[in-house]
Amino acid sequence: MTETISSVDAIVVGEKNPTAATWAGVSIIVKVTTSRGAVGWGEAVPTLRVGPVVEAIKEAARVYVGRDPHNVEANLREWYKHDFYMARSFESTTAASAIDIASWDLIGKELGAPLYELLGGRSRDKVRVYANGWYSDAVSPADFAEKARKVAAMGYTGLKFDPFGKYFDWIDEKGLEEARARVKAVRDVVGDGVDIMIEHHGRFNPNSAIAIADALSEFNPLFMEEPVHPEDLDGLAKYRSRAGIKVALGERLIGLKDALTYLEGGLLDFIQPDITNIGGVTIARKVVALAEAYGVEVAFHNAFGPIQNAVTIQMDAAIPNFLIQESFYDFWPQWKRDLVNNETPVVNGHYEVPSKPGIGVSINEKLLEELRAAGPEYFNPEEPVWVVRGTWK
Ligand SMILES: O=C(O)[C@H](O)[C@@H](O)[C@H](O)[C@H](O)CO
Ligand SMILES: [Mg+2]
Repeated sequence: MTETISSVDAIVVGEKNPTAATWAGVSIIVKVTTSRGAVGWGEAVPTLRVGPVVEAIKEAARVYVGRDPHNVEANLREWYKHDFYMARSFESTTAASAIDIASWDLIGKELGAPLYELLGGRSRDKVRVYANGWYSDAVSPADFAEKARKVAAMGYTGLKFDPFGKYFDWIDEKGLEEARARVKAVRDVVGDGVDIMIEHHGRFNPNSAIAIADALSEFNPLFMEEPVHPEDLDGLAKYRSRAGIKVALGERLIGLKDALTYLEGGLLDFIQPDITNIGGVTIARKVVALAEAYGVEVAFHNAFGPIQNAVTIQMDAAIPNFLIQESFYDFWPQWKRDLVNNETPVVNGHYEVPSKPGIGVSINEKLLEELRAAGPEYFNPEEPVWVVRGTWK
């Protein structure tokens, strides 16, 4: 009797009174159960529209339930066929991504193999990480420096941060000077042996992004992330021709063709796909191969919860064109680490690669139930959801 998917449950978990921005205070965990009672775990994007994403997962479940979870390619194609808008819909793609991740978890567990063994084996035993989320409430250069000093002392050899306060679309001389002072303060305190990465959150017009590159290039960032609005391909091409500094982007890609557009256009130096919205493991591995063909390294986006984090580490372990891995792990709310029994700690700036079957971690289901959240996600009209808390000043 063929094993089939018998249920798909989207479980919204988070803090009852969130202290962090939505994307930090909420996770959408997906539990896939099969006709044999086996369970796989996935995760969807919680940034905003948590309700519509949960509804999209229910819609996708109407295709996936009853199908064999091993057939990840065919199952994704079947959803693509039925959904009509998948290639243009973030909700539809993150829903499929979450179920796909859970399907790979199931396959790995059934074979007794960690996912990296299904993806080419170990290319590395440890995964170098960079810290994000470490600079909550930092405003002055001294704030950034003090927090950066502590992160470097924890053993991190890379720090990413957004030094632009509440500037959006354009930045003036005052804003450039504020950003420059914050970046200088971080560079001065961590020294040249630690990589710094500048997050723009895709919010500037090309002229402002180019002015930022001119102001910050002396601090030798490893990359400038999402310097211009994500839909502004012409603006990005202009930035590439004028800024002379490495670009990383990819967290908002929702499919293989999306990635190809940027790769064949030479629009980036490093690609940052997110397994929870690129199309799960099934599509992420194709994006990695495409990037390899273009000589582009991979630095997976990883800003949400512990299931995303675990499956991302499994891919990091195997891929040949690995650059560095984003991690919020030490700066998460504690419950996110507790959900996976703190099985993927950052040790001296690296993740050890778990060798448990599937995504490599076990889930604290009792805590999952205790954390179930209901209703619309936390929304702060004063500070956009994608900002590290308390820095939109
Ligand atoms: O590079 C990153 O980790 C992201 O840009 C985060 O900083 C965003 O806030 C989050 O992904 C919003 O969904
Ligand atoms: Mg980013």
